[in-house]
Amino acid sequence: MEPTWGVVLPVKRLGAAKSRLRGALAGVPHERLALALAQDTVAAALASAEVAEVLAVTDDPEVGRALAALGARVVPDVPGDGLNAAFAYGAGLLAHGPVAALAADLPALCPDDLSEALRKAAGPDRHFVADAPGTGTVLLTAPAGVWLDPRFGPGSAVAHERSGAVPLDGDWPTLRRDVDTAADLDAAVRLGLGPHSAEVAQAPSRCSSP
Ligand SMILES: Nc1nc2c(ncn2[C@@H]2O[C@H](COP(=O)(O)OP(=O)(O)OP(=O)(O)O)[C@@H](O)[C@H]2O)c(=O)[nH]1
Ligand SMILES: C=C(OP(=O)(O)O)C(=O)O
Repeated sequence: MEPTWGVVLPVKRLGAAKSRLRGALAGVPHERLALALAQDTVAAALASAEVAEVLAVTDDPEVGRALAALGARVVPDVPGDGLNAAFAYGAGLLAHGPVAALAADLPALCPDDLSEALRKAAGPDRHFVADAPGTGTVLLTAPAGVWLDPRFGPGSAVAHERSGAVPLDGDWPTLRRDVDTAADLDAAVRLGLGPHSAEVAQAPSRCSSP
């Protein structure tokens, strides 16, 4: 089967991104860690057998260069409009096929977890995958031609369900593990980090994404 999914993934400017994680790794520049999280997420998404294209929405030139080098298409942000506007803009550019909105802070993501979730997301409904605590969202999907209607932010799992998106159940520990805090990073280290974050955190790398 040909891969069909377009994945959209927003990344803030590195100086402003992942502020709750600032200082989590002693001696490591914050921007380096923030970039590594996005690089591992993009590399894993590109390695998924279900993914045809990864589109990064970012205004940060360093992020743009690094993610393009991995094989992502990169477009500039919608000025000042925030996370959901960035998702919506990217989704519009991918609307020729099914769209998956993916959090960009999933450094433990294994391509197989994403592939299995995307296979379960096939069909006429919008779907979402909640984060490990169950309150946030790591993945929101829409079939080709259907408005993504992203409602990311605090309490987004409930917001997505109320908007008609169907929750997907599956273990997918590496997909559900978004990293907002130092404790989240520890949990991701226990799962095994992708190569960029593993190098930055000097921790073992588990699943291999090219
Ligand atoms: N392009 C773009 N990406 C965004 C924007 N806001 C958040 N993101 C990205 O969306 C993803 C999830 O957002 P959060 O987990 O809230 O990340 P964050 O805002 O960087 O983190 P905190 O500063 O700790 O709240 C991260 O990859 C962010 O970089 C935005 O306005 N534009
Ligand atoms: C953006 C989200 O949350 P967080 O900032 O916790 O990653 C979300 O879960 O929709």
